[in-house]
Amino acid sequence: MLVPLLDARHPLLWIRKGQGMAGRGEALRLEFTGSTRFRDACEAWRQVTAAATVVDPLGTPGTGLIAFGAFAFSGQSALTSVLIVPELVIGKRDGVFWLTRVRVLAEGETVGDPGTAPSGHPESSPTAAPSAAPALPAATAFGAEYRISLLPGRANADTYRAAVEQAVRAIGAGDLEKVVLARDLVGHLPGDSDLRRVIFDLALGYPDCWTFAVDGLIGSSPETLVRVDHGTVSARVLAGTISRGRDAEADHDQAVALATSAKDLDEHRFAVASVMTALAPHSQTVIASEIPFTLKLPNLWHLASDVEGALSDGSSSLDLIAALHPTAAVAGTPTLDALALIERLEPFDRGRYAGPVGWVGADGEGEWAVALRCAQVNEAGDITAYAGAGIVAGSDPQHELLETKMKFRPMVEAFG
Ligand SMILES: C=C(O[C@H]1C=CC=C(C(=O)O)[C@@H]1O)C(=O)O
Repeated sequence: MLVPLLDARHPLLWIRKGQGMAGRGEALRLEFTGSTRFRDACEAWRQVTAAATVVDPLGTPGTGLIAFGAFAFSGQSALTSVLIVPELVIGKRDGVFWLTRVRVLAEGETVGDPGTAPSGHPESSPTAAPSAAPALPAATAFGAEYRISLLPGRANADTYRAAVEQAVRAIGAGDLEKVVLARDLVGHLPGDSDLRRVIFDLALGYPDCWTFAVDGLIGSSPETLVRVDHGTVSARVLAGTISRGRDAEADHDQAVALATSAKDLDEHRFAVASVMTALAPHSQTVIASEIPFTLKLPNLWHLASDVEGALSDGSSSLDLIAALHPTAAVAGTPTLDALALIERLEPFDRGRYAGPVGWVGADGEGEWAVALRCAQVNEAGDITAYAGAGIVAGSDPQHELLETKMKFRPMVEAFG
């Protein structure tokens, strides 16, 4: 388990089904703002990797030089987008553990002998060579338990329902076809709280989701925005939601109701189309299953489609998140109209909620999720959690409010 190895206050993590990477320390921190944040990040990462010396004997996803990243949803956000290269990465994939140590060389310093890996821990030593084999950091006991209530923030139940009503009216008037509207919950974490408790609950409770922690953004997302691995590109598109049933039969009925709901299938179709359109210039072979499948999570069912293709233009995963964001699963259709309506109807800054979160390697490969089912925790301990729902013609405000409640469950329970 990687979680006990994390820093209790500044965790860096990317895992699914117990596999992934934990980071310790910050060798390099790059921050970006505004509408050029993706382009600037691509360029900065190209410069970093061009200057780096990487020793990566394993050559599997996540080994060698990597940066964890989290990007703001909007170019107008007050929150920065970040790429963080940890000083130490502890990784686990397919039964193999590895350690990567990163060192930024001082002016005039040269790369020395890469050293040897401790037995049982193959090592990849990027950027600069370590002078000695890196040691595994000690797993430490979690700090005291806490229970934090998350309460309505800027958008309470009434304002959220009113916003949905206005969105349905705009859709009815033909202004747009779909918009995703979110609301926020807020809380406060005492100064010495160990964030690993929340992350541990999420990783255990939602093993099929990407559990992440990057610069205070913590969550468990079921939606893969993009994965680039050995020349292939893939994504998992989600849109369309229904609650779980009380027993096996009711649960099955819920899945069937979702799979045959015209409203949810519409909502889903927009999301798949936006991903296919964004990927088409980068992959001539990109395909999605014709009919979405139902994805079962502990708190709800989603309509899901897997998309896959061969990369035809050598794009990096950072290039692709720039092309894909924001998909219609978090913004709407047409994108610009949906963004304008979100700006008008949501009374808060989304920060990094619904933005890309994940990691990129020195070769540009990487895995990125859409930051859903998450909360941002700042240095002062303020917590803001977010959840949204896709609004199309015929959406019912009370129903959408309840849907956001289901989507808040992972965060409400992990903090509570
Ligand atoms: C916007 C969110 O979910 C998206 C992803 C899956 C299903 C969705 C839906 O059914 O509305 C949303 O498009 C969220 O969790 O905050």
